[in-house]
Amino acid sequence: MINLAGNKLMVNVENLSVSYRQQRKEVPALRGVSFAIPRGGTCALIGPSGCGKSTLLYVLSGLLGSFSGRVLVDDEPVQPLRRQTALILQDYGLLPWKKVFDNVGLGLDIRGINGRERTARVQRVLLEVGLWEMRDRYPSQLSGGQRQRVAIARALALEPDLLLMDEPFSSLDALTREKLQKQLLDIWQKKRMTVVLVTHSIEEAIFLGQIIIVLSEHPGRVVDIVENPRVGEPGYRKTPEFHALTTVLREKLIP
Ligand SMILES: Nc1ncnc2c1ncn2[C@@H]1O[C@H](COP(=O)(O)OP(=O)(O)OP(=O)(O)O)[C@@H](O)[C@H]1O
Repeated sequence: MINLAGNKLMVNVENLSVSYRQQRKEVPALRGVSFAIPRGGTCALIGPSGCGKSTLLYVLSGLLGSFSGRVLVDDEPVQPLRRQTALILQDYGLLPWKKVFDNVGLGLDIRGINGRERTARVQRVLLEVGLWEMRDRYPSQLSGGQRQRVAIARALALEPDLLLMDEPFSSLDALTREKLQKQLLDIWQKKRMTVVLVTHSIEEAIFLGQIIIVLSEHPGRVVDIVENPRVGEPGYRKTPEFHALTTVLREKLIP
Protein backbone atom coordinates (compact mmCIF):
# COMPACT_ATOMS: atom_id res chain seq x y z
CA MET A 1 0.00 0.00 0.00
CA ILE A 2 1.24 3.52 -0.84
CA ASN A 3 0.48 6.66 1.18
CA LEU A 4 -0.24 10.10 -0.23
CA ALA A 5 3.41 11.15 -0.22
CA GLY A 6 4.22 8.13 -2.37
CA ASN A 7 5.90 6.16 0.43
CA LYS A 8 5.14 2.52 1.02
CA LEU A 9 3.34 1.93 4.31
CA MET A 10 5.03 -0.19 6.97
CA VAL A 11 2.13 -0.13 9.41
CA ASN A 12 -1.51 0.31 8.51
CA VAL A 13 -4.08 0.13 11.28
CA GLU A 14 -7.76 0.42 10.45
CA ASN A 15 -10.54 0.65 12.99
CA LEU A 16 -8.67 -1.35 15.62
CA SER A 17 -10.55 -2.22 18.80
CA VAL A 18 -9.21 -4.37 21.63
CA SER A 19 -10.94 -5.62 24.77
CA TYR A 20 -9.55 -7.63 27.65
CA ARG A 21 -11.65 -10.23 29.46
CA GLN A 22 -11.71 -9.63 33.17
CA GLN A 23 -13.86 -11.75 35.46
CA ARG A 24 -16.21 -12.60 32.59
CA LYS A 25 -16.57 -8.93 31.68
CA GLU A 26 -15.23 -7.32 28.51
CA VAL A 27 -13.03 -4.34 29.37
CA PRO A 28 -12.37 -2.16 26.32
CA ALA A 29 -8.76 -1.00 25.95
CA LEU A 30 -8.76 0.56 22.45
CA ARG A 31 -11.67 1.76 20.31
CA GLY A 32 -11.71 2.39 16.57
CA VAL A 33 -8.03 3.32 16.24
CA SER A 34 -6.76 4.05 12.71
CA PHE A 35 -3.39 5.37 11.56
CA ALA A 36 -0.59 4.59 9.15
CA ILE A 37 3.20 4.83 9.30
CA PRO A 38 5.31 4.97 6.14
CA ARG A 39 8.25 2.61 5.77
CA GLY A 40 11.31 4.07 7.45
CA GLY A 41 9.30 6.59 9.47
CA THR A 42 9.13 7.12 13.22
CA CYS A 43 5.97 7.28 15.28
CA ALA A 44 5.39 8.21 18.93
CA LEU A 45 2.30 7.00 20.79
CA ILE A 46 1.34 9.28 23.65
CA GLY A 47 -1.67 9.43 25.93
CA PRO A 48 -2.82 9.21 29.54
CA SER A 49 -1.87 6.26 31.73
CA GLY A 50 -3.97 3.18 30.96
CA CYS A 51 -5.22 4.47 27.58
CA GLY A 52 -3.94 1.41 25.73
CA LYS A 53 -0.51 2.42 24.41
CA SER A 54 1.20 -0.83 25.40
CA THR A 55 -1.81 -2.77 24.12
CA LEU A 56 -1.39 -1.11 20.73
CA LEU A 57 2.30 -2.02 20.69
CA TYR A 58 1.50 -5.65 21.57
CA VAL A 59 -0.94 -5.80 18.66
CA LEU A 60 1.70 -4.41 16.27
CA SER A 61 4.23 -6.97 17.54
CA GLY A 62 1.79 -9.82 16.91
CA LEU A 63 1.87 -10.84 20.59
CA LEU A 64 -1.78 -9.89 21.07
CA GLY A 65 -3.84 -11.52 18.37
CA SER A 66 -7.40 -11.03 19.57
CA PHE A 67 -8.67 -7.74 18.21
CA SER A 68 -11.16 -6.42 15.73
CA GLY A 69 -10.24 -4.26 12.77
CA ARG A 70 -7.38 -4.60 10.31
CA VAL A 71 -3.68 -4.43 11.13
CA LEU A 72 -1.16 -4.74 8.32
CA VAL A 73 2.61 -4.82 8.76
CA ASP A 74 4.48 -4.45 5.47
CA ASP A 75 1.24 -5.20 3.61
CA GLU A 76 0.66 -8.49 5.45
CA PRO A 77 -1.84 -9.13 8.26
CA VAL A 78 0.15 -8.88 11.49
CA GLN A 79 1.41 -12.19 12.81
CA PRO A 80 3.42 -13.42 15.80
CA LEU A 81 7.19 -13.88 15.51
CA ARG A 82 7.59 -11.89 12.32
CA ARG A 83 11.34 -12.15 11.77
CA GLN A 84 12.05 -8.48 11.14
CA THR A 85 9.96 -7.09 14.00
CA ALA A 86 11.81 -6.35 17.24
CA LEU A 87 10.06 -5.40 20.48
CA ILE A 88 11.75 -3.77 23.48
CA LEU A 89 9.64 -4.04 26.61
CA GLN A 90 9.60 -1.69 29.58
CA ASP A 91 11.83 -3.77 31.87
CA TYR A 92 14.34 -4.51 29.07
CA GLY A 93 13.88 -8.29 29.52
CA LEU A 94 17.56 -8.98 30.22
CA LEU A 95 18.47 -12.34 31.72
CA PRO A 96 20.51 -11.68 34.91
CA TRP A 97 22.53 -14.90 34.61
CA LYS A 98 23.75 -14.19 31.08
CA LYS A 99 26.59 -11.86 30.20
CA VAL A 100 25.98 -8.84 27.98
CA PHE A 101 27.24 -10.69 24.90
CA ASP A 102 24.78 -13.54 25.34
CA ASN A 103 21.91 -11.26 26.30
CA VAL A 104 22.42 -9.48 23.00
CA GLY A 105 22.52 -12.83 21.18
CA LEU A 106 19.28 -14.05 22.75
CA GLY A 107 16.92 -12.98 19.98
CA LEU A 108 19.24 -14.61 17.43
CA ASP A 109 19.26 -17.85 19.47
CA ILE A 110 15.45 -17.90 19.44
CA ARG A 111 15.46 -17.46 15.67
CA GLY A 112 18.09 -20.17 15.15
CA ILE A 113 20.86 -17.83 14.00
CA ASN A 114 24.09 -19.22 15.46
CA GLY A 115 27.78 -19.80 14.90
CA ARG A 116 29.85 -17.19 13.13
CA GLU A 117 26.83 -15.21 11.96
CA ARG A 118 25.65 -14.81 15.57
CA THR A 119 29.10 -13.77 16.83
CA ALA A 120 29.56 -11.25 14.01
CA ARG A 121 26.15 -9.66 14.48
CA VAL A 122 26.50 -9.38 18.27
CA GLN A 123 29.94 -7.83 17.91
CA ARG A 124 28.72 -5.34 15.33
CA VAL A 125 25.73 -4.10 17.37
CA LEU A 126 27.73 -3.93 20.62
CA LEU A 127 30.20 -1.68 18.84
CA GLU A 128 27.33 0.35 17.40
CA VAL A 129 25.82 1.10 20.82
CA GLY A 130 29.26 1.57 22.42
CA LEU A 131 29.10 -1.45 24.72
CA TRP A 132 31.77 -3.74 23.31
CA GLU A 133 33.96 -3.16 26.39
CA MET A 134 31.10 -4.36 28.59
CA ARG A 135 30.50 -7.64 26.77
CA ASP A 136 31.64 -9.85 29.68
CA ARG A 137 29.63 -8.10 32.35
CA TYR A 138 26.33 -9.25 33.82
CA PRO A 139 23.29 -6.92 33.71
CA SER A 140 23.61 -6.24 37.46
CA GLN A 141 27.06 -4.75 36.79
CA LEU A 142 25.65 -2.12 34.41
CA SER A 143 23.98 1.25 34.87
CA GLY A 144 20.34 1.73 33.84
CA GLY A 145 21.39 3.49 30.64
CA GLN A 146 23.81 0.70 29.75
CA ARG A 147 21.11 -1.93 30.36
CA GLN A 148 18.82 -0.04 28.05
CA ARG A 149 21.53 0.00 25.40
CA VAL A 150 21.93 -3.77 25.77
CA ALA A 151 18.20 -4.11 25.09
CA ILE A 152 18.52 -1.87 22.03
CA ALA A 153 21.54 -3.86 20.83
CA ARG A 154 19.58 -7.09 21.20
CA ALA A 155 16.80 -5.66 19.06
CA LEU A 156 19.26 -4.33 16.44
CA ALA A 157 20.98 -7.73 16.19
CA LEU A 158 17.79 -8.98 14.56
CA GLU A 159 18.29 -6.40 11.81
CA PRO A 160 14.67 -5.33 12.19
CA ASP A 161 12.73 -3.24 9.71
CA LEU A 162 10.17 -2.52 12.45
CA LEU A 163 11.38 -1.57 15.93
CA LEU A 164 8.73 -1.34 18.67
CA MET A 165 9.70 0.24 21.98
CA ASP A 166 7.60 0.53 25.14
CA GLU A 167 8.71 3.58 27.15
CA PRO A 168 12.36 2.75 26.52
CA PHE A 169 13.89 5.63 28.44
CA SER A 170 11.35 6.28 31.19
CA SER A 171 13.43 4.96 34.09
CA LEU A 172 16.57 6.90 33.18
CA ASP A 173 17.81 10.20 34.55
CA ALA A 174 17.27 13.23 32.31
CA LEU A 175 20.84 13.42 30.96
CA THR A 176 21.15 9.73 30.13
CA ARG A 177 17.72 9.90 28.60
CA GLU A 178 18.65 12.70 26.22
CA LYS A 179 21.87 10.91 25.31
CA LEU A 180 20.05 7.70 24.44
CA GLN A 181 17.30 9.52 22.54
CA LYS A 182 20.04 11.05 20.43
CA GLN A 183 21.71 7.68 19.99
CA LEU A 184 18.43 6.10 18.87
CA LEU A 185 17.98 8.92 16.37
CA ASP A 186 21.51 8.35 15.04
CA ILE A 187 20.85 4.62 14.63
CA TRP A 188 17.52 5.34 12.91
CA GLN A 189 19.15 7.82 10.52
CA LYS A 190 21.75 5.22 9.60
CA LYS A 191 19.41 2.26 9.19
CA ARG A 192 16.04 3.86 8.44
CA MET A 193 14.00 1.13 10.03
CA THR A 194 10.45 2.03 11.03
CA VAL A 195 10.27 2.92 14.73
CA VAL A 196 7.18 2.98 16.95
CA LEU A 197 7.75 4.24 20.45
CA VAL A 198 5.39 4.50 23.41
CA THR A 199 6.14 7.44 25.67
CA HIS A 200 4.69 9.55 28.47
CA SER A 201 6.99 12.41 27.64
CA ILE A 202 5.82 15.18 25.32
CA GLU A 203 9.42 16.25 24.61
CA GLU A 204 10.43 12.70 23.75
CA ALA A 205 7.45 12.32 21.42
CA ILE A 206 8.44 15.51 19.57
CA PHE A 207 12.15 14.71 19.49
CA LEU A 208 11.63 11.22 18.07
CA GLY A 209 8.21 10.98 16.40
CA GLN A 210 7.70 12.14 12.81
CA ILE A 211 4.11 11.12 13.43
CA ILE A 212 2.72 11.68 16.92
CA ILE A 213 -0.45 9.80 17.72
CA VAL A 214 -2.33 11.29 20.64
CA LEU A 215 -4.67 8.86 22.37
CA SER A 216 -7.61 9.73 24.64
CA GLU A 217 -8.31 8.48 28.15
CA HIS A 218 -9.17 4.79 28.49
CA PRO A 219 -10.44 3.22 26.28
CA GLY A 220 -7.99 4.81 23.86
CA ARG A 221 -9.24 6.54 20.72
CA VAL A 222 -7.17 8.69 18.41
CA VAL A 223 -7.55 12.33 19.53
CA ASP A 224 -5.15 13.66 16.92
CA ILE A 225 -2.34 12.66 14.60
CA VAL A 226 0.34 15.35 14.54
CA GLU A 227 2.89 15.49 11.75
CA ASN A 228 6.37 16.43 12.86
CA PRO A 229 8.61 16.27 9.81
CA ARG A 230 11.63 18.07 11.34
CA VAL A 231 12.61 15.07 13.47
CA GLY A 232 16.32 14.42 13.12
CA GLU A 233 17.27 17.95 12.03
CA PRO A 234 20.33 19.16 13.95
CA GLY A 235 19.38 21.39 16.87
CA TYR A 236 15.64 20.73 16.50
CA ARG A 237 15.17 20.48 20.28
CA LYS A 238 16.25 24.12 20.67
CA THR A 239 14.01 25.62 17.98
CA PRO A 240 10.87 27.75 18.57
CA GLU A 241 8.90 25.20 16.49
CA PHE A 242 9.85 22.45 18.93
CA HIS A 243 8.63 24.53 21.86
CA ALA A 244 5.46 25.56 20.06
CA LEU A 245 4.65 21.92 19.40
CA THR A 246 5.22 21.14 23.07
CA THR A 247 2.46 23.62 23.92
CA VAL A 248 0.14 22.23 21.24
CA LEU A 249 0.55 18.68 22.54
CA ARG A 250 0.21 19.71 26.15
CA GLU A 251 -3.13 21.31 25.33
CA LYS A 252 -4.32 18.19 23.56
CA LEU A 253 -3.27 15.95 26.43
CA ILE A 254 -4.29 18.18 29.32
CA PRO A 255 -7.22 20.19 27.91
N1 LIG B 1 -4.26 -8.46 30.78
C1 LIG B 1 -5.17 -7.52 31.02
N2 LIG B 1 -6.40 -7.84 31.51
C2 LIG B 1 -7.32 -6.90 31.73
N3 LIG B 1 -7.14 -5.58 31.51
C3 LIG B 1 -5.94 -5.20 31.05
C4 LIG B 1 -4.90 -6.14 30.78
N4 LIG B 1 -3.82 -5.44 30.33
C5 LIG B 1 -4.18 -4.14 30.31
N5 LIG B 1 -5.44 -3.99 30.74
C6 LIG B 1 -6.20 -2.73 30.83
O1 LIG B 1 -6.27 -2.19 29.51
C7 LIG B 1 -6.06 -0.79 29.55
C8 LIG B 1 -4.88 -0.42 28.66
O2 LIG B 1 -3.67 -0.90 29.24
P1 LIG B 1 -2.23 -0.55 28.63
O3 LIG B 1 -1.22 -1.20 29.50
O4 LIG B 1 -2.25 -0.86 27.21
O5 LIG B 1 -2.21 1.03 28.82
P2 LIG B 1 -1.00 2.07 28.73
O6 LIG B 1 -1.52 3.26 28.04
O7 LIG B 1 0.19 1.39 28.16
O8 LIG B 1 -0.74 2.37 30.26
P3 LIG B 1 0.53 3.05 30.99
O9 LIG B 1 0.76 4.34 30.30
O10 LIG B 1 0.07 3.23 32.40
O11 LIG B 1 1.67 2.08 30.86
C9 LIG B 1 -5.86 -0.40 31.00
O12 LIG B 1 -7.05 0.11 31.49
C10 LIG B 1 -5.49 -1.70 31.68
O13 LIG B 1 -5.95 -1.71 33.00
